[in-house]
Amino acid sequence: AFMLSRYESEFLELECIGVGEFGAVYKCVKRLDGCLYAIKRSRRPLAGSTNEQLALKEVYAHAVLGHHPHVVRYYSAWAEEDCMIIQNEYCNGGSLSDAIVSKEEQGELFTEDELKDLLLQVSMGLKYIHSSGLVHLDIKPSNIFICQRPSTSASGEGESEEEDYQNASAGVVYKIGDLGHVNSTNSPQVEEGDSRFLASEVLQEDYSQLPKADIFALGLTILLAAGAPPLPQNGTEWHSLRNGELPKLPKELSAPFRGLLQLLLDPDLTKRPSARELCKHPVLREGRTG
Ligand SMILES: Cn1cc(CCO)c2c3c(c(-c4ccccc4Cl)cc21)C(=O)NC3=O
Repeated sequence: AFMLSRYESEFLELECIGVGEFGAVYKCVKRLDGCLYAIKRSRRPLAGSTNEQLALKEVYAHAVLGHHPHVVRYYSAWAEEDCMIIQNEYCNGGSLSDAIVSKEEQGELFTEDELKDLLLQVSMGLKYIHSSGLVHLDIKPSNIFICQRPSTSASGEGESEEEDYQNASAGVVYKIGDLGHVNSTNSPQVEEGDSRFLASEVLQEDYSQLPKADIFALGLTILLAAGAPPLPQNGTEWHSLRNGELPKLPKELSAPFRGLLQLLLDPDLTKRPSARELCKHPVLREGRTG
C-alpha cells in the first residue's frame, strides 16, 4: 500500500517467534525507544463477527488489567488495512511449553522447589486477574511466558514485594499471556480454551465458578512441568484425569505438594483452592525468605 503502515514505520521486525491459526507473532524493536516487543499480527476479523468480539475482548482485558509482574504487559493495539495488531511486552525466555520440552530433551526435570516457585508466581498472576473480575480460560504452558532476568544485585527501591523476591530467586519470572479467551467471571458466553486443560464443569456449561476452571488448568500445567506425559484431548484418559486419577510422574513429589496438586485437580470445584488461597499456602511459602 502506498501509505507506510504504523507497524512498518514504528517497528523493526527482527524475527517471527510464533505462527498459529490466529496469525503470527514477531519479535520487534520499536525505533523510538529501542526496546523489544512481541507483536501479534492477525487477519482483521469481519466487522461484527465473533472473531471480532474475541479480538476486542483480548484488548479490553489488557486495558482493564493494567500492570502486574505476572501478567504479560500490554502496550498498544491498532488495526491496519486488513490486520489487527497487538503490541505486548517481550518475554525473552520463551514459553513454559518450550522450557518443558528442553528439560525433556536434556533428560532434566524441574525440581520440586522450581515447581512451587512456578505455581506461586502463576497463582499471583491469576489472583490479580480474578480480583479484577476476569477469568483467563486458556491457562496452559504455551500461554505462560518466561522473563530470564539477569540476577540483579539489589532489587530496585520501590519495587512491589512480589517483584522484590523475584529478583532474589533464580531470576526466572513467569508471566501469564494470551488473553484471547478472557471473560468476565460471570459471563454466559464462554469461548472454551484448549480441551486438554478444560475443567469438566465448563464442558458441561456450568459457569458458576469460572475462576476454579483456571485453577484446574493450572494444576494440569504444573503436572506437565513435573514431567507428566502429554494430556489427552478426550476419551477415557480425559475423564480419569477429571476423576482425581493423576498420571504417574517420573519423579514422585513430596506428599504435601502432591496433595496440593490433587486439590487443584479435584473434580469438586469447591475443593479447589482459590488463587488467593494458593498465594499464601504454607506448602508454597515454606522455606521462603521474608
Ligand atoms: C509465540 N510467542 C513467543 C513469545 C516470546 C516468548 O519468549 C511470545 C510473546 C507473546 C505472545 C502473544 C500471545 C498472544 C497474544 C499476543 C502475543 Cl504478542 C506470543 C509469543 C507476548 O505477549 N509476549 C511474548 O513474549
